[in-house]
Amino acid sequence: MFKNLIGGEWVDGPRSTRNINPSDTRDVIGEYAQADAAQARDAVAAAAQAQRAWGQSTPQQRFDVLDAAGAEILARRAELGDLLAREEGKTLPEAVGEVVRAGNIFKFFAGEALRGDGELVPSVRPGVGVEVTREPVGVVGLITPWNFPIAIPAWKIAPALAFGNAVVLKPAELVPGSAWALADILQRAGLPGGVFNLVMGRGSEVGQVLLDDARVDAISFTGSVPTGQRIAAACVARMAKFQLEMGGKNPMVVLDDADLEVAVSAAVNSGFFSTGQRCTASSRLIVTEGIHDRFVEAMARRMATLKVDDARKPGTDIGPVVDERQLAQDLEYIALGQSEGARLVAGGEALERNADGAPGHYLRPALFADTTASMRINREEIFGPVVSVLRAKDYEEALALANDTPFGLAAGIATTSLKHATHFKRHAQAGMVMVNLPTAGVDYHVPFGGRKASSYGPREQGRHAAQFYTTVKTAYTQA
Ligand SMILES: NC(=O)C1=CN([C@@H]2O[C@H](COP(=O)(O)OP(=O)(O)OC[C@H]3O[C@@H](n4cnc5c(N)ncnc54)[C@H](O)[C@@H]3O)[C@@H](O)[C@H]2O)C=CC1
Ligand SMILES: O=Cc1ccc(S(=O)(=O)O)cc1
Repeated sequence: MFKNLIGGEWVDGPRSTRNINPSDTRDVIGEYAQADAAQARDAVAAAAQAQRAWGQSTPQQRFDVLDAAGAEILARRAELGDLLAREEGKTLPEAVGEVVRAGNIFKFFAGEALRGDGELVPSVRPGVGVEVTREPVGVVGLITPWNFPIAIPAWKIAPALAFGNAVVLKPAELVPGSAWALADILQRAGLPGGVFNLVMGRGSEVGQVLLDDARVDAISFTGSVPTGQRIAAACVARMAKFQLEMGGKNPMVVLDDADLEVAVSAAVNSGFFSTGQRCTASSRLIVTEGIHDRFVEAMARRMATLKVDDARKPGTDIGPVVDERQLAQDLEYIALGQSEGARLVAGGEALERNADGAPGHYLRPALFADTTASMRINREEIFGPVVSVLRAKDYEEALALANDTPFGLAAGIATTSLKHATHFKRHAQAGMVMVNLPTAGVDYHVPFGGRKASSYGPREQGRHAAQFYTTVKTAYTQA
């Protein structure tokens, strides 16, 4: 039994849940404790108690813990990547890449703990000095989704600890294994008991405690829009700080002058890799007249070469969908697209078994053409390997279509025109813009986040993370 970590102790739960491999649903990865509301409150109490000393710890102490955690994650990349691929279903190379990202994030924020930030500012009044400093927020509740089981917890935990906060992490129910491994690593990296707490359990029970408990000073959340909205309402009601990363309906524009090979590779990568289960995935390909038919044909040819199979098998391009509920959602949208009049060019069939006959949640990546902007498949986040092509007359119409969405996380363009690339970087209504690159596949040391319904609050990642995990103090002294 894998237990919760509360106040530095491994604690059993009143219930437990089985962690199932979506590539082979007969494979049970382990039994994981499920905390209840009382245990979640114990974790908050432990964090509140431990934060006082951790908030006063030296930058060297915080560097040492984060650096040790990062080093262990990187050293165990193969084993942790295997666990991640087994519980979430992304392919082994993708999973190892995610583990490396997590290790690098800990290393980056170890450095940030040392690079203290503050200003001495001349006052407008004679004889007065002004200091502007940053202090920890206090106890932060981290609520994370299933699609990046180690990278998303890492990019919230590492800055939280680096800036002197205590943490209560509630990972997604579907992927407790990577979160547990992270908790074990942090516990052994020398963190004082209670500074980091793991409470696995239901969002409506354990997550709700984090939203309601006045001792939790801030909430950082990644997941769906409806849950994000619930979190926002709860935090505003008691004036807690919060940050939300939610969905996307990310466009990739392909112009007549694009290098076809570059455009197809970027579209296949960002639409279908990680089984399309990335908030940065491109689900709308907006293609101008002159290249449209060649592009759709080339996409179909490339898609026919993609191997859909067990996530941990060498050579697999696309692993399974994470669970049967998500698969049902993907299939509903595929049926909806057909009923809305879109043309299914390739894929879209569910496969109940992989090449070795193991039962899993497999889906052949689906490409729709002849779609319009008002179709629900072009307005709602599907969160699976389902991509639409929209035809545009020219660059201006393509840009307007790209921005015609409630979301604003990432946007891409494939073009050899410097003029259009430059214009798109300025005018795409998205937090992240890519030129001749997939919309998914971001660096770990620069800001991550979006606009409109995609994100709320300060950016995650890079030096900008300090804005969420610290609070600014301005002190005046009369000499
Ligand atoms: N943009 C993104 O990165 C992600 C988007 N999604 C989207 O969300 C859909 C549903 O997936 P879910 O895993 O159910 O997402 P979700 O938003 O319900 O869950 C994300 C996290 O929030 C927690 N949570 C749920 N209800 C809560 C509550 N009342 N209070 C506090 N915490 C709560 C969950 O336990 C999980 O840890 C997916 O089909 C997909 O469309 C899902 C995962 C990531
Ligand atoms: O939210 C975590 C996250 C999201 C996207 C990516 S990437 O676009 O695939 O690099 C990585 C992590």
